[in-house]
Parts: sequence; C-alpha cells; structure tokens
Amino acid sequence: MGYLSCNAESAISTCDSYTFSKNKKKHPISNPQNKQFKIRDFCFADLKTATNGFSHTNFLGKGSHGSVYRGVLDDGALIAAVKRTTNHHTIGLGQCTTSIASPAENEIETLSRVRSPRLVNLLGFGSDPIDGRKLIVVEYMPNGSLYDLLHKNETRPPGLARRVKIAVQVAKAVHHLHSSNPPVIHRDIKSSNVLFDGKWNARLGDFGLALRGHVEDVKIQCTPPAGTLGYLDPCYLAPGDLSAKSDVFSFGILLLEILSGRNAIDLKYSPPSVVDWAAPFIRSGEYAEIFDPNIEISSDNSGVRQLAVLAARCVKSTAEKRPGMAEVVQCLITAGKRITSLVLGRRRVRRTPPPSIKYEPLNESTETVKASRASSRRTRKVSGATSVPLKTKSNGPDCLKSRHAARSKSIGSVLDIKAAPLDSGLGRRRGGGQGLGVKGSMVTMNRSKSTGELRGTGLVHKRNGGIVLQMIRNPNVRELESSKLLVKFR
Ligand SMILES: Nc1ncnc2c1ncn2[C@@H]1O[C@H](COP(=O)(O)OP(=O)(O)OP(=O)(O)O)[C@@H](O)[C@H]1O
Repeated sequence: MGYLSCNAESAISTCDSYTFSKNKKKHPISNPQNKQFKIRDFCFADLKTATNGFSHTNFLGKGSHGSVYRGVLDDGALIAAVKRTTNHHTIGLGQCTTSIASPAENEIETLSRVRSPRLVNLLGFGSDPIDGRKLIVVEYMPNGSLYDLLHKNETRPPGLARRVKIAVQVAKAVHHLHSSNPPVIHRDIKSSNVLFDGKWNARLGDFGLALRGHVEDVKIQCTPPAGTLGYLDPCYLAPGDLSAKSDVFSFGILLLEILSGRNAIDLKYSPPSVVDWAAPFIRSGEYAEIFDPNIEISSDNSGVRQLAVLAARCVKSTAEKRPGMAEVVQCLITAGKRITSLVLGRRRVRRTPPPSIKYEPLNESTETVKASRASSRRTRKVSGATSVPLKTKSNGPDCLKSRHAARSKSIGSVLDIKAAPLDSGLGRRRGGGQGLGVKGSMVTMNRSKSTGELRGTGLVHKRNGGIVLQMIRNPNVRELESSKLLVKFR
C-alpha cells in the first residue's frame, strides 16, 4: 500500500536537536534508554557477505522504501534483517528549513533513541559506498507479519485469546513510544508492520515515517501528513493536526482488523472500510458481528463487548475523544483476562461432564436439560432482540423434548436451568412473556459457580421448531451485559 506523503526532494531540514546528522553516525550511538546497547556502524562488505550479496535466497520482503534480507553476522552469532533502501526520497521531514531526511535516516535516528522488547529494535546501520544508500540492520523476526497471520493463514486462524494478546503487545509498543521523552509518533501502525519474533511475540517495526519530538516542535509542525491508506487518521490533514491520537486511530483500525480478520480496506465487504462496516454493529450492540466468523467467540462475554467498544472509541472521528494508549493497554488486558477465563472455563467443561439439571416441561415429565447457546451468526444477530433462540441439536418439532435449552461450546460454562410449568409453584410470571402467544415453561437460571453471574427468570417457548428462552426482567439485574446469554430484558 502506498504512502500518502509529500516526498519533496527539495525539502530542507530543521536544525532541531533530534534530526539525524551525518556527523553523528560516524560513531556508534549509545541509546539513552539503554546505556548498555551500542548501535553499530556496519561495514558494507560485511552486510553484503551476511546477506549472500543481497541474494534471492536471503530475500525476506519488499516495502515502499526498499528490500529486506536475512543476514548472518558475527560468524553466525547474530541473525539480523538488513533493509536496503531503494531510493533517496524523503519523507518530507523538516520542509520548513534545511535538511532532507530519507525514511531510512529517519528510522535510524528514531530507533537509535527508543528501545523496547515490544519493538523491532535497531542493531545498526551501514551505507552503500557507491551510491550512499542507507542500510538498516534490525532484529530479525523469523515468524512473519501480523498481516500474514491474519490474511494469508491457510491453516488455523488465531483464536480470540491469541488475538487479544497480540493487540496488547502492539498497544504496549505504541504506549512505550508515546511515553518516551520526547514522544515518538509512529504514523504507520498497520498489520504488515507488526512482526513476530522467535517466541511469537508481536513487535512493532518500520519507523520510516515515525516522528520524534513534541507536537509543537518545528520538525513536526513542518512535516506533511503521511501514513497508509485505510489506517490514516481522517483528522490528520495538515502537519499541525498530528498528535499521538493519530496513532490511536491507526491502532483502532488494526484492532478491528485483528478482531474481524478483514483488511482495513476490503473490497469483498460492503462498505469496504472496516470502520464503516463495524461501526453500525457496535452502535447497535451487535458486538459479535464484528468478530472473525472463523473463530469461536462467546458473544455474551463482557470481554467481547469491551474489545468492540474499545476499537470504536479508538477510531472516533474526534481525536480528543479517543483514549490514550495507557488506557488502551489496560482495557485490552482486562478484556483479555475475561476472555481467557472463559476459555479456561470451556476447557474445564470439556474435561468434566456438565452436571445434570432438572427440567420440568409442561407435561410435567422431568427431563434433563443441558444449557447451551447457538454460535451461529444468525443467533448472534438476535443478540439485540428480546429473546434468544437456544439452538438445540435437534431442530425438529420435538426439540422441546430434546435434552436441552442449549449453550454453545464457546460459552464454556453450563447454566443451570430449572424449568417449571407456568402454573406450577416454581415461578411466578412477571411482566414479560405475555406477547409471544406460546404457552411456555417458567425457568429460573443460575450461572455455574465457575463463572457465576447470571441469575434470572425466563420462559421457555417452542418457536419455529426451536427453543426460545425469553428472559423476564429481573429488577436486580440492570445491565444487559449481566446476562451471559445475551438476552435483552424487556
Ligand atoms: N525485522 C524483520 N525481520 C524479518 N522480516 C522482516 C523484517 N522487517 C521486514 N521484514 C519483511 O520484509 C517485508 C518488507 O518490510 P518493510 O518494512 O520494508 O515494508 P512493509 O512494512 O511491508 O511495507 P511498507 O514499506 O509499505 O510499509 C515485510 O513484509 C516483512 O515480511
């Protein structure tokens, strides 16, 4: 994808203290945040040998500013990625004043000042003695990019817990940049710039467009907007519009991409923009709709709602209304915990058979009922409705007789459902349920101890060959979210 940037060759540089200076690179740069680490000035011949003469076999990929090669250095002790830039074009840094910074120079300058286990860190640099083109040597990421994982993964798509873990790691990377002094605004957060290290931890890379400095600094005030289409903050139209919140917007797009598995701009969808596509679902509370249909999710999990709402907040059209990255990190961690606890719950349920639950249908014969929720897209769509179909394995007319008012595997825990005829002494009909015109059974629900939250009363109905559980308003349960069945109370 191309950059929206003003790469004016005539750009002139500022004399601000952060601009990369040719004089500085003669000697290794010590990193102020990690005094131990020295940025190395590699000899071109060594980099050429390390990459087998920039051969095809060492080729890792090509970006807008150059090709990347795997390099073996220090007699095999160091494996690095060597980015060989293809041209001298500038990223418009410092167009108000006097020097030209290429993306490579900018990347070296920025990365030599920040260092984190969440970033693809700079190891050193070099330059081609013939044409002076820069070579950037960074940590080698052997497991590809997040873009590949999400969009080119032919095997199993990553599950929700893993996606959230990745989102947390990227959010921490961005937070680290924003909280550096002076702050760094990445300006190009996207899935192809998130790479996986040897332990499959996500790292943020490609600092070609990054800006280091305070927003009021001359350099930032003079640098034209740049970024990748689809991720670019719509508020960022002029240099003076730039703030850390532009990164928050791009991160929000990335989060939507991670959750949905669709591209930031995807012509297979209508509308093609992931924001335009996801926003109506989130606005109407149909959070589950924005999640990748290839992964198991529990639409009634509060973590799911939290993720969707967080993504929506990050991509708000007003920059000031977007959260800061510290809040984003916290929110993702909380959501991740909720999701992980559910996954653990599900595993537990798989190992131990669910307890039998007494079910007393209208004919007063006692049946055992297991609670589950349908995981179909159709069912998720009903999340905003008054009642939720509880899909049973049998969809036939006899499904009421089938063992349960079921819950999908994705929910992970079992609901105790005790049902009794309306006219039995077990429950008293209150308010809801009158309009369905189907004689139902009164049920009381208690969530299993492992995850315990749901309590309420409802009606079981036979409808369209399936079972419908209609919850009746429980004055003690105020929030829809309290229900683990995504039932909207009347
Ligand atoms: N540190 C690295 N380790 C391993 N592979 C890398 C590394 N850095 C980049 N690559 C590979 O090289 C490719 C090109 O990377 P580069 O950062 O130049 O461009 P990009 O991010 O894909 O695109 P653009 O330049 O348009 O942002 C990437 O797709 C990635 O697969």
